[in-house]
Amino acid sequence: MNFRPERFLENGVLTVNKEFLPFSDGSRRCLGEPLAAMELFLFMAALIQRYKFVPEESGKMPAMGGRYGFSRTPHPFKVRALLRE
Ligand code: HEM
Repeated sequence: MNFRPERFLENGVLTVNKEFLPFSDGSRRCLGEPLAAMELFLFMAALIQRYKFVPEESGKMPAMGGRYGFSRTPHPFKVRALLRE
């Protein structure tokens, strides 16, 4: 399984399949989902508005695979955050 965020897009439209349950489901589903989604959106949007993220070395992209633990995480990698003009 690889990091492929475009998997959630179908003809440019956000399409999340029902097997994707980061906040669980049913009576014990996460109560904080709307708050978490809003915070993540604001946090990511603020970062992307202010910085351009580029690989440590030009053209050297991080590995797209990951490793399993409590959750699936990317292999460690370095990134440069360049302040946008
Ligand atoms: C990205 C952020 C978050 C993720 C991925 C997440 C995920 C989850 C998951 C998977 C569960 C179900 C646990 C289980 O099955 O026992 C859960 C439960 C819960 N979450 Fe979150 N959560 C997040 C953020 C938050 C936030 C910000 C709050 C509150 C401000 C919150 C409050 C709760 C509560 C109260 C429960 C227990 C619900 C119950 O058992 O009735 N979560 N969360």
